[in-house]
Amino acid sequence: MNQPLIEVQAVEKAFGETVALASADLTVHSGEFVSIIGQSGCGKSTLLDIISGLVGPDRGDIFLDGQSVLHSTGHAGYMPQQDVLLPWRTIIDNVILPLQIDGTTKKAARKIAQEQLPKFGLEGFGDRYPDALSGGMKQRASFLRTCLTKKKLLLLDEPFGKLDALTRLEMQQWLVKLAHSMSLTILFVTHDIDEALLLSDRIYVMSPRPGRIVKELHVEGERPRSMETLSSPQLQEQKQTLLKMLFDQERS
Ligand SMILES: Nc1ncnc2c1ncn2[C@@H]1O[C@H](COP(=O)(O)OP(=O)(O)OP(=O)(O)O)[C@@H](O)[C@H]1O
Repeated sequence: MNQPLIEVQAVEKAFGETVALASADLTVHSGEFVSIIGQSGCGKSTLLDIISGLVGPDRGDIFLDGQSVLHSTGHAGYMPQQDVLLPWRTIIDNVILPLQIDGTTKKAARKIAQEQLPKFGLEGFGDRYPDALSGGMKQRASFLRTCLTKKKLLLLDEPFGKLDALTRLEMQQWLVKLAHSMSLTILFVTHDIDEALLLSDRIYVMSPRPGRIVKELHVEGERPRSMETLSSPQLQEQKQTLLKMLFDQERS
């Protein structure tokens, strides 16, 4: 395979006595959807923070298109776990923030964002405030804002973690189609094995803290996948492999 878009090499991080990451290596190629799964507290968010440049590692390096981006920010669009919509701005004015930061005028930015609202299931909601939206809609707005950063790599940290089960299923199916149609390059953190199998080309499994990548799994079949493919014998077998890895780690 050609040069990865992003390459994480032997990244380590401790917070005082707490070793969050022991040594993490991973790659994401352009157009790939790659997930990281692992138990709570194993260092998944820390890894995304380091890749985005928000947190510096103690050791290791991060390469984008073969160039080190260690200690720099702005090379990835990052959607953190918590809803970060500003309550005093309308949805349209929330999602245009990255465009405004890049110097686009408010009028031009609003026009660009307005055109994207239907694709993100937000048509007619641009002038509402975040409080008036459902949890799923807020996450779609946050995701639109992340996409409008126009970064080659998008980092999504458990974007559906706080949604109810049905909304979560809807959002997964929506993201399957959107990621495929827009050829997005996504590094996605989740606890949910089915979600990872549905969405991903590859899945990295992390060990409990201190986090290390302990397995890389190529998901069977091409994307975009339907929910039905999750019950195929191939994906069921891969699910069992992942479950066993995660539960065996918990017991050891
Ligand atoms: N800024 C910080 N200061 C001190 N400790 C931290 C800091 N950030 C993370 N940690 C610790 O590092 C470890 C890894 O945390 P991290 O949030 O990366 O895990 P996670 O896998 O994303 O967890 P979860 O799935 O619950 O979100 C945890 O023990 C956490 O308490």
